[in-house]
Amino acid sequence: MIRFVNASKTYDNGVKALSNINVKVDKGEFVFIVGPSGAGKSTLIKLLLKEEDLTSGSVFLNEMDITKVKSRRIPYIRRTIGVVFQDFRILPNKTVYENIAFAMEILGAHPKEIRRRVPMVLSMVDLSNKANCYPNQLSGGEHQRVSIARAIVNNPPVLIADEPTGNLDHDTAWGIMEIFKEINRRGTTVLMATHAKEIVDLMKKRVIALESGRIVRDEEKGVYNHETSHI
Ligand SMILES: Nc1ncnc2c1ncn2[C@@H]1O[C@H](COP(=O)(O)OP(=O)(O)OP(=O)(O)O)[C@@H](O)[C@H]1O
Repeated sequence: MIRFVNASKTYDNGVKALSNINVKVDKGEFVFIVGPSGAGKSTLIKLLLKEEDLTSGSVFLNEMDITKVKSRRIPYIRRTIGVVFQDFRILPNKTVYENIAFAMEILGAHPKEIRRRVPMVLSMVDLSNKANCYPNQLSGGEHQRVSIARAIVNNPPVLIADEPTGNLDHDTAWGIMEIFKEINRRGTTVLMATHAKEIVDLMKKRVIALESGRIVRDEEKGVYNHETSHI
């Protein structure tokens, strides 16, 4: 499903963010990406989304080398991967319903399909009663549930999250994790970069640990850290 082959990324200012990454994630897996600040987690995600280009190596998505994808085919990648960010990135002037519908509209979905699908995902993230609210009327956890609903509304086979519980309190963060678990149980591959030690330790999922742009650990049913005690 996802494969990094000898993937390296050096930014224009000379920072070597990733060095020779080799990793494979199969369909249906749930993978945490951990590591200290600056280790390269967000860079890894940006390469997958084609927000940044590799310096050398390849990244495959469904056997397609995305480093070779022409810009007009980037929407294919955006259709394959749903993304959830720590800062939500929800449109403030649209309601909850409209935010999610918009994610379908930009991919050209039929209005009838939008009317069918949006209430379905709203119910999945338990936000049916907030459909007509504007973002400034929502709590942090509700914001994050809107961004999850938006990420999954086009039914992508892969869901990527960069620090999705970073701004949330303990109980709200666990509520969000339950939603990710359920989405994964339904067959979606989940890749999540996080600093949430307690969540990683209790979830017992695959853990890929990065340090200084290299993979230093890749374990099934892993924990947050062996490498260092200060993070
Ligand atoms: N656009 C950029 N230009 C130059 N250097 C960058 C850029 N983005 C990230 N970096 C550098 O690349 C390295 C990896 O950054 P990255 O954001 O991938 O780390 P991270 O593991 O996601 O960190 P955090 O946990 O703090 O989010 C860091 O040294 C960072 O300063």
